[in-house]
Amino acid sequence: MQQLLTTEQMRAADQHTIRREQITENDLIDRAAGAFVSLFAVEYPDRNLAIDIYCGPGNNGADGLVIAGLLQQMDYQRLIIHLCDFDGKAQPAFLVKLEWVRKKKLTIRSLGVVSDFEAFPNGIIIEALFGSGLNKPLAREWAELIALINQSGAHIVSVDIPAGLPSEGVINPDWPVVEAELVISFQRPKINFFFPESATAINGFIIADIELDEGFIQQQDGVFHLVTENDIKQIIKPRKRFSHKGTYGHALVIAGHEDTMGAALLASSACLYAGAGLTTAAIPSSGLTALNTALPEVMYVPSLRLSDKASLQSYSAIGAGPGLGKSTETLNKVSLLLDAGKPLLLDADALNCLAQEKTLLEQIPAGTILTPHMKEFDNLFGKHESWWERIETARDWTKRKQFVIVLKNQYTFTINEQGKVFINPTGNPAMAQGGMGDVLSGIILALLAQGYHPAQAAITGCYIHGKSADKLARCQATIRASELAAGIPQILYELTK
Ligand SMILES: NC(=O)C1=CN([C@@H]2O[C@H](COP(=O)(O)OP(=O)(O)OC[C@H]3O[C@@H](n4cnc5c(N)ncnc54)[C@H](OP(=O)(O)O)[C@@H]3O)[C@@H](O)[C@H]2O)[C@@H](O)CC1
Ligand SMILES: Nc1ncnc2c1ncn2[C@@H]1O[C@H](COP(=O)(O)OP(=O)(O)O)[C@@H](O)[C@H]1O
Repeated sequence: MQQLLTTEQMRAADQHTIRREQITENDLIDRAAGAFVSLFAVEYPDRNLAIDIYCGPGNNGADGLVIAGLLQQMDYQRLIIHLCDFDGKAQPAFLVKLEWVRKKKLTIRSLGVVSDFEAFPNGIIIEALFGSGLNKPLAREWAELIALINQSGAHIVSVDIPAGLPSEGVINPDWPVVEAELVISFQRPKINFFFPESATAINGFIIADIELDEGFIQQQDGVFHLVTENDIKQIIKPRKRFSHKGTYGHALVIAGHEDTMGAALLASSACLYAGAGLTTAAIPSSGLTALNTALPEVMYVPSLRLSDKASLQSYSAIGAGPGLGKSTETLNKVSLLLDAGKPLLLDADALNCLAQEKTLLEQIPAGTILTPHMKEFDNLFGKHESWWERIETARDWTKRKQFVIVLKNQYTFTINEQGKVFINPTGNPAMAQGGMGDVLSGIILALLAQGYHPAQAAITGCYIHGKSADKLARCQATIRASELAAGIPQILYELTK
């Protein structure tokens, strides 16, 4: 996992690197600027591009100054530096770099009043106003400047983080923020890059390696972790040479209703594709023909037969919810499952029913996986104004009750029993279509049935789900949930070979 750092931890990593390598803060700024321009030159190779570099008073501005000098060395011809220090707070590193850049034949302007703002139309603005040192919302002149930058029509490239966006913590949508086409961020993405409220500020980001001590970074006691393919390869076990269907568990899918039978079929098919040894579906009998036609490998059990704990004993793991409908029957079934003593996944209407009977939340057994999207989450745990607060609530619950929450989103967050947050990097907008969540449930259930630890099943399931979609999105604009499910075996093959 890639440990994501808070601003304070990143500063500690800076200081550690400075001590260990016996360099100065100014050297680190040079290194950061060098890493920035290397990536910038790949993204924007045209040396005749008009580039306005807006520099604030702190180290972010200092980066901007060195970036300007380095771009000049790389033969970028049309560079103008704009110094912005409305509050008279220029920091020591900024002053050192200003002295350095003044020796070069570069156009440097001081932006005394916001109305002096200028930018080349269709050019590039490199925005180095504020980075991770932002400690309050930007007011007055800064807010006006940001509005002008955003309206300029230029391509905006932010250094480290768009000015106005906090690196971590609640993102207030009313705060002024630079709307960057691209952010070139140092060493690690900032935690808030993965929160939906950052969408206005960030169209895309890439990471510039500034060679901070990785060992030190990975040792930090952090809450947020970015999942990598390597992590998943370590978790997934290849199928054994001497194995049979009994080796890979028996999954029970409790899903579907007259008008939402497809949800049950999607979850069951994903469960098959993700490798459960046996899959049984408890669906309304009206779906039997469809089940037998579409998924002949899946067995059927009448829901009525699942009436007590003993009737659930032969299953290795149980997943309930997709398309079940909100009814007393569903609620009763969920109550029964909470007492089944089996690895359990609750999704969709199973969660909606729990939301109607909140006392049951306290009875959710340790190790259970809940897979809500934002609305289902808020129905269960209360309304939230921001994603940051939502994650805080999820962490409180998972630590207290020892269950696992998969909070679905563009970057899905899996919150484990210790309150750690694992951010899934796979997935894309082509997935924004009904039925995707049902497929995710089926994949995670299959992994649970195969004996994976709940949090690992959840993290791995999300990764496979998004990865299958990413593969399809290489040559198609939209993806059906059933196509995504059919792509799972190939993804599993690639992850285990
Ligand atoms: N390891 C790395 O990642 C490395 C990172 N590096 C770079 O350092 C950057 C962080 O630099 P930084 O700490 O100097 O903070 P920065 O963002 O320039 O702002 C500080 C200034 O802003 C002011 N200020 C704050 N909020 C304000 C507000 N709302 N309205 C008005 N003013 C406000 C604050 O003054 P204050 O208000 O606190 O008195 C202070 O003067 C980081 O993003 C990256 O670019 C590399 O150089 C090296 C390796
Ligand atoms: N733009 C996107 N980027 C990444 N993942 C997405 C995107 N849109 C949807 N998804 C994924 O699709 C799934 C949707 O789940 P859900 O809303 O429960 O769907 P449904 O109820 O239709 O089955 C989630 O796993 C989510 O992460």
